[in-house]
Amino acid sequence: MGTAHGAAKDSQPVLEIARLQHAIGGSILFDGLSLSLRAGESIAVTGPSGSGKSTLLSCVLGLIKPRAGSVRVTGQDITALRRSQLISLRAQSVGMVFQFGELLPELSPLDNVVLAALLARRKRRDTRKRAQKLLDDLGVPNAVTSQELSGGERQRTAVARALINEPALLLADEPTGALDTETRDRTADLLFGLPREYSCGLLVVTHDPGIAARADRTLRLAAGTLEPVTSRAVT
Ligand SMILES: Nc1ncnc2c1ncn2[C@@H]1O[C@H](COP(=O)(O)OP(=O)(O)OP(=O)(O)O)[C@@H](O)[C@H]1O
Repeated sequence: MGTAHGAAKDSQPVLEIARLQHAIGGSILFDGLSLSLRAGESIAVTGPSGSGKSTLLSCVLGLIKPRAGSVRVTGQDITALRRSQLISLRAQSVGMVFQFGELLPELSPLDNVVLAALLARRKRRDTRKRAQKLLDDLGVPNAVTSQELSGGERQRTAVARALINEPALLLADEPTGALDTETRDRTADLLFGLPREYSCGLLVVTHDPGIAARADRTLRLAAGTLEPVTSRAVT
């Protein structure tokens, strides 16, 4: 972790979605959707409300089993894994940042990050030290409880928590949706710098065209498939 690396095009895919099909309540959400994301690369997914962006992240996390198609995380098809294998792969290889940070408010920022390592059974002797370094690097102040932090500081703590297990794949669902403009921009700078700094792939779901434009690639989810966005109007 922490080493810069070469061009994303030379690296392995950390996420490969192939011919994904899924329907909810009789309406088709994914109709042969495919996507490939490499280590060191970022992709933003935009699309109309209700088009299935969050559901797509749930499929990648293995929380929803699609009707057909495959979802490979670091080469393993998660649709074929047993529950225990899935939990283990998720803990080892996937970090997630939510819209509102979703920290435990009574715990310190440090304990929120350390807890993620504990839950993933990745606690090592130096875990507290590494967690503190991540928080320092991300500019999170020491606080007794994380509810004392500003919105931006909470979101940066959530990023540290997502990084503590050195994930190959980082997912973010509207990570800047609850932030003011200045904090949004700072958080976005941080997020989109992570793939190169930590050699992970980053998949961000966002409604915000300014955020989407920072990704290496922007894809629009509509009518059950993902299309590349080339124009500036992304949503
Ligand atoms: N658990 C569920 N039960 C029934 N319908 C659901 C469920 N989860 C999602 N849906 C429906 O599936 C569709 C896709 O939802 P999803 O949240 O993935 O869309 P989205 O693109 O993320 O939307 P938004 O941009 O508004 O967050 C919506 O029509 C939603 O109502």
